[in-house]
Amino acid sequence: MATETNRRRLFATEKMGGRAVYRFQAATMAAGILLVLYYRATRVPAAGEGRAAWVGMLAVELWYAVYWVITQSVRWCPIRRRTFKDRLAERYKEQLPGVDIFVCTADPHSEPPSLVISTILSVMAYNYPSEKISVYLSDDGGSILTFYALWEASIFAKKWLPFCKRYNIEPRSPAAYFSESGGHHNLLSRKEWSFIKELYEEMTERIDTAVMSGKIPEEIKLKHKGFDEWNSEITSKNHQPIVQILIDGKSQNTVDDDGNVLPSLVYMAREKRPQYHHNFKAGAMNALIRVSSVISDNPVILNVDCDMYSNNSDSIRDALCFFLDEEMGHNIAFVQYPQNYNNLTQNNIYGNSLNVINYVEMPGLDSAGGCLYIGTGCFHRREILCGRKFSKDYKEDWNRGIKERGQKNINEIEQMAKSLATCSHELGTQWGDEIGLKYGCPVEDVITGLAIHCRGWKSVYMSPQRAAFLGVAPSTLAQTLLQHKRWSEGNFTIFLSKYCSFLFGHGKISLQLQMGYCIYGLWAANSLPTLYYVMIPSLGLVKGTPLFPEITSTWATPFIYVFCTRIIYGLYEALLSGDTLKGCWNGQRMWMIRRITSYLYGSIDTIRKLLGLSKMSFEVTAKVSDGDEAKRYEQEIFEFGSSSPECVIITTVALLNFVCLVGGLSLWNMPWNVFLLQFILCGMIVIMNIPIYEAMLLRKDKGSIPSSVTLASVGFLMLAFLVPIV
Ligand SMILES: O=c1ccn([C@@H]2O[C@H](COP(=O)(O)OP(=O)(O)O[C@H]3O[C@H](CO)[C@@H](O)[C@H](O)[C@H]3O)[C@@H](O)[C@H]2O)c(=O)[nH]1
Ligand SMILES: [Mn+2]
Repeated sequence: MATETNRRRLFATEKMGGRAVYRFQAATMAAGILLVLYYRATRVPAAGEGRAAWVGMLAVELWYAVYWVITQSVRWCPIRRRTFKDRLAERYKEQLPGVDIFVCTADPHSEPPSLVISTILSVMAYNYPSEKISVYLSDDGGSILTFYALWEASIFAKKWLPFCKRYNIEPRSPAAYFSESGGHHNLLSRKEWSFIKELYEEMTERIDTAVMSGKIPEEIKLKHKGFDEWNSEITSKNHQPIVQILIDGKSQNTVDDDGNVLPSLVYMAREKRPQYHHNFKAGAMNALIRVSSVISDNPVILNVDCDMYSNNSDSIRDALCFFLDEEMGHNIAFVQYPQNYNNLTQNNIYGNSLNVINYVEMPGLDSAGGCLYIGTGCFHRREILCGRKFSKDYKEDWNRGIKERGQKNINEIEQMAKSLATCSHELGTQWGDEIGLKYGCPVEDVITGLAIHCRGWKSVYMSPQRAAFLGVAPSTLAQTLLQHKRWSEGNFTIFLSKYCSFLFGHGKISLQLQMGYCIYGLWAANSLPTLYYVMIPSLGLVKGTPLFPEITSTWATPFIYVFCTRIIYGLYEALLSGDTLKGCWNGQRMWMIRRITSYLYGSIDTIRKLLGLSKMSFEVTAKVSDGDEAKRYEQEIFEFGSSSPECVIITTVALLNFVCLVGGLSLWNMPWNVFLLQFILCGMIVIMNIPIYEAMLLRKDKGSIPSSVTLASVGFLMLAFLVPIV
């Protein structure tokens, strides 16, 4: 009987190995941490002999201990999921639910329309019945250039989709396919391959030219009524709602070159008026939910960022294996795929790979009751995204969806859709609160996912062998820090609000999951302790204030043990997750840099917001960079180049440690056994900062550190040395 039910299951869940090693490590680490804290608490020096600094160390170590405990929640028993698509096919044939796919873009300059449409084409070409797919692009830039690109894509799709399906190619983003397919085309005729490639390149060139000049040729504007929506008065922040159905999948005469139906394709720019707040991506998503409800209203919604193309044409079927599973499917609200990137350099210079999050933490959250919703690469059930509470007897109507248009013509539908995308539509409603994505948080995704979990639903994390989605990671230091500022600020905002997982989730989600949410909720809170740890012990070195036990004392053992185990286990996790050795090292550096800059700014801005001193913002990260910058990124050379305050903090810390190390070395009569641990810590920080010294002193390119930054940090350095350590 048991095997019979197992045979029917559409997915399997497996425990991840290596738990014995992990638990041994965790237990000894816990003991080590307790000893360290005990030592700190019982050896406080007398006033004037560094008592304040010592108590500070105690506070910081106490904080790290708490944070360490929190991060263990997701490491206890991570799981993996595997799907059985053959069983899905066998059981449902082509009787599968419809899927609405939402793509969001916000600015034609930092998110080039040619990149956006490659993503669009990739999701149109899923290995799934086309009549069941509707693709929606939300353009928060309200740009005719993006609309033009989408119109071009609607024509190219007629060639591209048959081509993808005939030769079963991967990936189905034309940009990605043609840039990587050296050997791909031996299956298909070279002529056909070159023909499609040429068509694609010509189209991209037309789009890029239009974007560069900022204008669409008049003769093109005559080809679609949609262009009439734009006039000279329209700006990205002030325009009427625009909805244009570019491909109407419900009409018999829109077919591809092989005569097959095409997926519907819809352009939407919701209304924007200066006097109404637009709530960034969450606002766009909510408008999409409503607009799609009168055009296709499919029960499943996939949402991706405009740079996240589909790299695996089976992802819809994989996701359905969870939703349609007879035993567990009824309580699964969303299926989240990892956020992977296609532009990472080999050694992950800005630590953007998210490997450990993807490989260790997300599977751990999954085991705790649900991985987070991370805004892209996620399949939702429409009904649940719209606020439905969990109940045992609720049965999803997988046949839901508008199949026929009936009497209405396309114009009437567009008018109806427009009325749902106006600024005033949400006034006095629950949208942005109980319905749809939540407003007011820079990580609208995480808070929305939390609310869904707290309404009683589960979610699953699916990481197939072949990545389901690939996107563009920030490729400069400034962009990386900007992104992490938004993330840390957003999650900290949640932590300090009534949505704090411990309060809001109490009694609704497992303690383990409550802790899991806090790993990110408290990212920002790590900033001050880290700043303290990278500065005060080093300063103590030159000022003769010992802050660690003597190396000859037995008390040195727990310190060394905790320190080394932390590094070694971290290294083991990172290597296991796919980082290179050098990548891990770079990752460590970026952890430090992010904590003393992004997270610091994130915390400050969160507090300012709480006090009503500033408003929420959402700065889009650029998906393109200029020639020289791009080259340095390829060569993994750190990009500074700006005189931002973040840069000043980074250089100040780097210089401070260098001076302290040299200063410490020159104090010959220093009692070495007393200061050795402090010395090692300072030395490690200096080694970690080598690229910073290079950028400050040796490099002459545009990405090096401007001398104004160096000067400013020398100023701060002197201030730092003036402060006495008491
Ligand atoms: O007013 C806005 C601002 C942004 N976006 C879109 O939101 C997406 C994410 O923006 P991006 O600048 O790429 O941010 P990331 O940090 O890369 O995004 C991650 O983090 C965000 C939350 O901070 C989530 O919304 C994203 O899904 C997730 O990929 C992009 O498609 C944008 O076009 C809008 O549609 N409207
Ligand atoms: Mn992005």
